[in-house]
Parts: sequence; structure tokens; C-alpha cells
Amino acid sequence: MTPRRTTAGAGTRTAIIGAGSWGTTFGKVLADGGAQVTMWARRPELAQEISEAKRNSKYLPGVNLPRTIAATHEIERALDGAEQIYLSVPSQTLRDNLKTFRALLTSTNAPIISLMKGVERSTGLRMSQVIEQELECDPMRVAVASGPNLALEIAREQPTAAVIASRSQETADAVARTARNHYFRSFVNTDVIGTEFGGVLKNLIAVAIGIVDGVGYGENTKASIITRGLVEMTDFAVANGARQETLQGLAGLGDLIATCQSPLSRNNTAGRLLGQGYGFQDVVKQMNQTAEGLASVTPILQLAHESDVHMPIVEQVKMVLDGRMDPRRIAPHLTTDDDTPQEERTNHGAADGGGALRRAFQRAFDQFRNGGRGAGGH
Ligand SMILES: NC(=O)C1=CN([C@@H]2O[C@H](COP(=O)(O)OP(=O)(O)OC[C@H]3O[C@@H](n4cnc5c(N)ncnc54)[C@H](O)[C@@H]3O)[C@@H](O)[C@H]2O)C=CC1
Ligand SMILES: O=C(CO)COP(=O)(O)O
Repeated sequence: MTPRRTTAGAGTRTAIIGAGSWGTTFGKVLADGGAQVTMWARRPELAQEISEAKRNSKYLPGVNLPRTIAATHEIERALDGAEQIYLSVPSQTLRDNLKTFRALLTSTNAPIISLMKGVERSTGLRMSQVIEQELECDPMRVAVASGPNLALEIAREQPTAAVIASRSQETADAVARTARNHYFRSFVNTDVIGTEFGGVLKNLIAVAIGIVDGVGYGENTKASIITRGLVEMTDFAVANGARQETLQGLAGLGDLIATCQSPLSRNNTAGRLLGQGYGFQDVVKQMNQTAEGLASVTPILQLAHESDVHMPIVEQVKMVLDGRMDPRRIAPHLTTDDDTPQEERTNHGAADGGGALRRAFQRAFDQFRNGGRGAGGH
């Protein structure tokens, strides 16, 4: 079947900063949707391979990239005339990259879209917050993309969906029209917090699932951890300003299923090595791609503590990473939990006595008070 070339985003000039597996795959998604794509690769030889051979053999072996895709190691060329700018570097390197490229990124009003799924280890900030802080830019210019998006499957043009979130509906819509083709469809929402935390938190549950796999436990244990993991994700995200329904969508449940089920997942793979008894340092050495969950565990638990959210599964991941717990003891609940029967509760609005409702009113009041802009929490 001749792929139907979407017209909505056709011709949009896009730049992608980061030529790893996801940046390169997303460049293919955009180019296959008719956008003009110029990638920035740190290494000149990688830029050359992408531009000339239309390959990225290290990250996407066997995948032919669109003939129209270009790449350069010169950031000025990559950003020249870009109408949309996508960021796809490891989360822990974002701030330094923004500092390096600040002048170029602040000399344009092009939307900046985060493709990343981590929180900054030193501050606990989400990627959109780091962008807004480092560039001192209008939050309405910033969007994030997330969802069940294992890069290699998408690079092989297997159909999937994503969600584009921005506080600006117009920005989200414009990006979704560009990030769309016959095998990739973007939905939109305005819950940046929920969309980002969905992508960050599913990585932590995926590490737990990998541990279970490495230990050799079966589907019951995995299903219990995925189910209770979604409760932890939603409790945490709602307590930090997200909308509950976002965690039940593509960026939460959807991505959790994909990442927990797939051997393609780097977080799942890292967990499996831990479950097999490898120490944290050995796991890091063996991972030749980014496993964001390993760096997000500590800042997320710090944020959970500050927002009084109990995350027994994530706490166990931390204990395994620190060598304080035998991976074979991992369970959907902390074995140190008291033995009082716990209500299963999946309605997160009740998690904190209706606090979610109170926060929704607070957010509306903040937006009213700030002339339509949200509270500092975006
Ligand atoms: N790979 C996937 O399936 C997906 C990944 N993501 C997210 O995309 C983001 C990027 O990850 P991947 O592309 O998967 O990682 P990767 O490990 O495949 O590639 C990382 C890229 O960043 C480059 N890099 C490393 N240090 C850098 C620095 N200091 N400055 C600039 N570039 C640097 C590497 O050379 C490499 O090209 C992560 O936040 C990840 O969670 C999101 C959806 C899917
Ligand atoms: O985010 C992803 C799928 O949506 C990729 O997951 P990993 O980072 O665990 O490989």
C-alpha cells in the first residue's frame, strides 16, 4: 500500500537535537510525514552516515532513513530556519546542551519539543521545566511528546500513537500535525505534568519488571507490579499537579504496557541484569544506550517524600540498585509494609481525600489569577 503522505505538516522545517535511537527515529517519523528534517549529531561521522548513507547503524541497525533527512554536527546549520525544534538527548545532559545552544534557541520563537523521559537528577525538574528555566522562555512555546514509542518498532514503521502535550493547545496541535504519518499518529492534551511524569515513571516500573524477569518470576508477579505500579505512578503524578486521566492514557498506561513488555526497552533490560545479580556499576557498563530510569529513581523518591506519596515498588527498585535488597524479594508491596489489609483503591481522587479536586480548583484559580497562565507548576 502506498503510504498516504500527510499534508498537514508537510514542508515544516524541523530540527532534531540528538541523533540517538529516538532522535533518529523521530526524524524518520517527521520526514515520512512530509516535514523537512535536519538532525544535529555530536559526532561528525554519525552526521555523515545519516546524511549520505541514510543510516544510523549504531542505534537503528538495518533501518533505511528517508532520502530527505539531513544531518550535521554543526548546530547552527541544524537550527537554521527551523520552525519546530525537537530535543532528544539523555535527560542528564539537557541543561548543559541548553547552555551551549542558548543563544541560537532564544533567537527564535519556534516551538521546542522535548522527546525525553527523565527528570534532572540534581533538581528533580521535568525536562520542560529545565527548558523553561534555562532558556527563560514562554511555557506556551514548549511541548513534550510521549507514549508507547519503542524506537526500533517505529523505525520499522509498525503503527503506534503518541501524545503531544503543551500548555498551549495551538502549540500542541501544530506539533501533532507535523508528527504524523501513515504509521504514527499524535494525539494532544494540555497536561504537560501528567504526560512528562507518565514517561518518567513508567521507566521505574519497567526496571522493576526487568528485575522480576531476571529473577525468573512469571506473569502473575509482573501483572501485579504493573497494576500496582500504575497506582503509584498516578498517585505521584496527581499529587504533583497532573490530571488522573492522563496516566490512564498513552503517556501512562500505554507506555507502561509497551515498556514493561518489551525486550527492546533499555530500562527493562537494565532491570533484568539487576535481577540476574549484576551490580549497578556493571549494569551501567553493559548498557550501551540510555536507560533513563536508573538516574530518575532517586529524584522521584525525593519528590514522592516531599509530596507524601508512598511508592513501594519504586522504593524496592532503589533498594536493589543500592544493593540493599535481594532482587528475589521484590514484590508489588513492600514486605516491610504492616500487615493491615490495604484497600486496593484505584480511584486516585480518593488517594488524598479529594485533594485532586482541591488541586484542580487551585489550578483554575491560579490560572485566573495569572491571567490564563497556570501556576508555577505548569
Ligand atoms: N529509544 C527509545 O525507544 C525512546 C527513547 N526516548 C527518550 O529519548 C531520549 C533520548 O534517548 P535515546 O535516543 O533513546 O538514547 P540513545 O542512548 O539511543 O542515544 C543518546 C544520544 O545522545 C547522545 N549523547 C550522549 N551524551 C550527550 C551529550 N552530553 N550531549 C549531546 N548528546 C549526547 C549520544 O551520542 C546518542 O546519540 C531519552 O530521554 C529517552 O527516554 C523516548 C521514547 C522512545
Ligand atoms: O520510552 C520508551 C518507549 O516508549 C523507550 O523505553 P526505554 O527507554 O526503556 O527503552
